Amino acid sequence: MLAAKGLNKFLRCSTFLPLTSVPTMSSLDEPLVIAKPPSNGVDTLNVPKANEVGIGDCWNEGRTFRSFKRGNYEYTGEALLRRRQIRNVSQGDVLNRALASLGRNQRVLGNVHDAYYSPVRLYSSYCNDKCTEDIRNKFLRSIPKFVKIVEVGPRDGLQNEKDIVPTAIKVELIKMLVSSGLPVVEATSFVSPKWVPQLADAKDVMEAIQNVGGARFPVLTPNLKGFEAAVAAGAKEVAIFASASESFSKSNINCTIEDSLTRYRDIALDARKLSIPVRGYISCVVGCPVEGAVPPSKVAYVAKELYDMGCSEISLGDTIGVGTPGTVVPMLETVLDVVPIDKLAVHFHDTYGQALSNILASLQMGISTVDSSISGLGGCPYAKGASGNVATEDVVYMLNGLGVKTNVDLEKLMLAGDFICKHLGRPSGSKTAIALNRITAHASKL
Ligand SMILES: CC(C)(COP(=O)([O-])OP(=O)([O-])OC[C@H]1O[C@@H](n2cnc3c(N)ncnc32)[C@H](O)[C@@H]1OP(=O)([O-])[O-])[C@@H](O)C(=O)NCCC(=O)NCCSC(=O)C[C@@](C)(O)CC(=O)[O-]
Repeated sequence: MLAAKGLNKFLRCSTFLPLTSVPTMSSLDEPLVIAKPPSNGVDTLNVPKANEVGIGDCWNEGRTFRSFKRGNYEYTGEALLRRRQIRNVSQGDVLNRALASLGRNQRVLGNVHDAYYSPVRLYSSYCNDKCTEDIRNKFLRSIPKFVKIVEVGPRDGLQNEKDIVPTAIKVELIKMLVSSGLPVVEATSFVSPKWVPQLADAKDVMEAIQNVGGARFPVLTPNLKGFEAAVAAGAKEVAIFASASESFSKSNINCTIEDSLTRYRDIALDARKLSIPVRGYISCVVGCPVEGAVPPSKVAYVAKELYDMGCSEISLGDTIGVGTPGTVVPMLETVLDVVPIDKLAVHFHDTYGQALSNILASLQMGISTVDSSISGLGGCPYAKGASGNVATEDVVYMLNGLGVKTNVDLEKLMLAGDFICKHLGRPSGSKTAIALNRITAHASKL
């Protein structure tokens, strides 16, 4: 019943474009043309590509086309017109700007096919502010205008790495992440080095970033011992981490949920005395590797406890990445009954490829803080089968496309991703980074 309420409110069809059912093109140089025009249509009509539907009215020159139906979907004259205008823009200013940024001779590559090579700017530059506002009002009105990204790569991203990453590499990664504009970079954990050997150098990392400005550097603290060590090392913000699943609490921090809350109350009390903000995590908010589905009421219970003890923000973690909007929305609805929306963050792992859809659903519910990890690194060592976090590059790309501000520079972010992936000797887990790097490499050969 509760689930149905949440789903009806946030996921009813009219709120979403039927993107999956709209015919798509494989690339920009394969226009989708209807061979047999519909009887009420104009001669030859380009069907709007999925990612162009609803792009806006900014190129409407006042000409009209009649609409036609294909399957269950109706294409309006407006949409058709947009399609044509978009292609013109691809061939013009936007392309030239993008090519200029790559240092290419614009005249050599002056056709629509070449627009493909500069998507960092291209695909987020079709609309002006007015246009973006129009789309937002129509379909995305509840999405916040600014989203704070909490980068968890140096902590969550690296904690699961078997080979110890040298402190200097961690510090350089943090600096690169900060220089991309990320406002919060979770730096490390003051946990038992027997439990997480990779982060045994927490004190050294904190020492090395003492003078790095421009971002906040929270650290994980599982108990008072960790909290005191963190404060001594210069931490100005800490995070505590509980679970909505009893089994996961046991395997991750070796105590029951209730015992963990008792420990965390002590930390919260001491932190308040020192004016240190405390972030609260809840793991397994939709599923647990041992217990399976986790009821939203359990998540809401832990969330309220963390809120009542003074947590400034509560991050809801789908630790093993099993959630879909179908389970995430009802969970969020239940938590929202006890914690204000501006105190909530979401933390999705991408095990089943659902992280971005879950983030979009969360944004539509008004959540404006999203955790992510550079290059999709990460996973909890005590959650079997959990793959990486959602990649920060992918989140930024989506938010750019939505016209949501983050203040993060995607190109600088990708440099940080390249840096750490090179060090780890593996490809990026970010689809955006892989695609953009391939395109840039291709363009540089032309
Ligand atoms: C909580 C404990 C310490 C309990 O571990 P325990 O073994 O029950 O602790 P203990 O109190 O019995 O102490 C055992 C030893 O650990 C030491 N110890 C005790 N505390 C500390 C400390 N803070 N720093 C350094 N050392 C510590 C303590 O001094 C002692 O040393 P010994 O006397 O044997 O030499 C342990 O289970 C632990 O460290 N767990 C951390 C596990 C972890 O970091 N998991 C990953 C983070 S959570 C996560 O990734 C999920 C999240 C947040 O991203 C969201 C999501 O996706 O769901």
